[in-house]
Amino acid sequence: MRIDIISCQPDLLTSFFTHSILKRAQEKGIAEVHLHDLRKFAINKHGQIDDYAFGGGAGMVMMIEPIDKCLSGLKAERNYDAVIYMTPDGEQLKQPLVNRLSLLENVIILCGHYKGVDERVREKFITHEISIGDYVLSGGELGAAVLADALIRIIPGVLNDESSALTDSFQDGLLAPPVYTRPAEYEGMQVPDILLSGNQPKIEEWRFEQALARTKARRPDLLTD
Ligand SMILES: C[S@@+](CC[C@H](N)C(=O)[O-])C[C@H]1O[C@@H](n2cnc3c(N)ncnc32)[C@H](O)[C@@H]1O
Repeated sequence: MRIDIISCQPDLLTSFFTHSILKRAQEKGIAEVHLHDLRKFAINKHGQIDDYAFGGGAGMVMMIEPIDKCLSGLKAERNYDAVIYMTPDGEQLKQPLVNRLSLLENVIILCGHYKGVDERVREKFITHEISIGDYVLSGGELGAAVLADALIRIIPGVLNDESSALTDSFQDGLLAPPVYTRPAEYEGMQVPDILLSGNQPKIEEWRFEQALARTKARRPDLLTD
């Protein structure tokens, strides 16, 4: 999968993609992340990419021309399956949407700033609008990082043990069961005996029961969705 992220502050994202699983995915050639500085497509030598909102009011609006130029350059090189705009009024990001998007080959993520982008950008170029939650961030970069991480980690071959992603929360509609590691006893707190028993079918049964109980207690909505 190739992900192109368009931002007016791409530096915010550089270190994020050079660590851990995301770094490994790129080294293995499974994922590519390219950051694009929107200011390189500014309408003048002052680096202007935003302007006052028609109709007045507080806050600047990101202009269509720089975004159009940047997107046109990318689209001239390859076909993109999705052009995603990170926005609080978009579809809320959940695992089923992540799973669907992770199957795509070439994806662009546009990060907004200020009051957001001129509405005509959304009408003309955007195929998916995604929110990472019901709160407002200063820019789309954190959302783009969240989305890219969620997409890349489930691509086959990225995690050392592929079954790991399948047993995470939400993949089977449940929260994940509790996990433990050594030592088996810490300050009087014991790891459940079943996990030390070596009886794999019983361990899986226990994990399922725990996952169900945890989901009922914390996220009953998942069981009715
Ligand atoms: C200050 S916000 C603009 C908020 C916009 N005026 C509104 O009220 O919906 C600036 C940018 O941050 C990003 N952003 C903020 N909150 C977000 C969220 N919950 N999910 C995804 N992106 C978000 C978007 O790219 C947005 O264009």
